[in-house]
Amino acid sequence: MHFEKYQGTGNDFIIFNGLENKIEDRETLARKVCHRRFGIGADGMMIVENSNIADVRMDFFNSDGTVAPMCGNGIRCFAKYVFDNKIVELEDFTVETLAGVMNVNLSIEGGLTRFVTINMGKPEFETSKEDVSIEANRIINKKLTFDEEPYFISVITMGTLHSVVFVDDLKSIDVNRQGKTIESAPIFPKKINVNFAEVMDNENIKVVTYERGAGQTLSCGTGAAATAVVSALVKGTGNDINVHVLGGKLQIKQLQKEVYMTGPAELICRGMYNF
Ligand SMILES: N[C@H](CCC[C@H](N)C(=O)O)C(=O)O
Repeated sequence: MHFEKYQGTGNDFIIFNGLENKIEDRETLARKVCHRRFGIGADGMMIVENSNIADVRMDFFNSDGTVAPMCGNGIRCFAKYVFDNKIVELEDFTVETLAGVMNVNLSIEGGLTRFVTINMGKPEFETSKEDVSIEANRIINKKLTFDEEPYFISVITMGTLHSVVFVDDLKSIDVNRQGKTIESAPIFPKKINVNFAEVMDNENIKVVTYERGAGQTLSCGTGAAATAVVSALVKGTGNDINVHVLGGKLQIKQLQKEVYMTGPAELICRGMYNF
């Protein structure tokens, strides 16, 4: 089956066209294709499908096979894929996700997509008790202890469920150990994405993310957006800032309560997946 591999600020994805192939057992397929040794290797997998409520539908899976409602870096790569492959021949179009219909705007150079802006909608601090135990609902910069270590943590849904922890020095954080501890804490029954952040100045923050279902990645688009929202609230940073992630830089703009993310999307390769 034909695939294309993309990356957006170092978060990488395998994309298949569900309009050409009937793709079954998707969670198993995601685990196989995303495996860095036995597969192609990626942080996640997307499948293109038709939509009744948008121009196209994006089905997203983490590298561990779990379904996630939205992926910020992924939808930028997905938008590039569907435009450059002439599935959608519009520079402004809509993508159906489990987190709702997202508006995308392409920046085209030489006939190909280079940058994509996504309207990620409104952030949500109210969470359901299926996702977050009652004691962690609507928390903003609250001191909680995980594995006997204190963290000032915020919980926010920005397409998908995120926690945000500000620290004075990101280099002091063992992202894999401490990220995993929070990601799998009992108060998050469905797990949670964990963003460790450091404020550089009013227009720049640094974020390193331990992703639910993928582990530490070079970037998390929804995590960058979620952190920018919390940063404005808790640290007083601006409404149009640069989020510096390990794999590059994302621009996050808050306008009339909606959050816009602009960032790159790049085709790495295309080929035939043998399964
Ligand atoms: N791991 C996330 C989904 C992918 C999000 C991330 N790759 C992004 O760019 O937003 C979750 O399980 O909610």
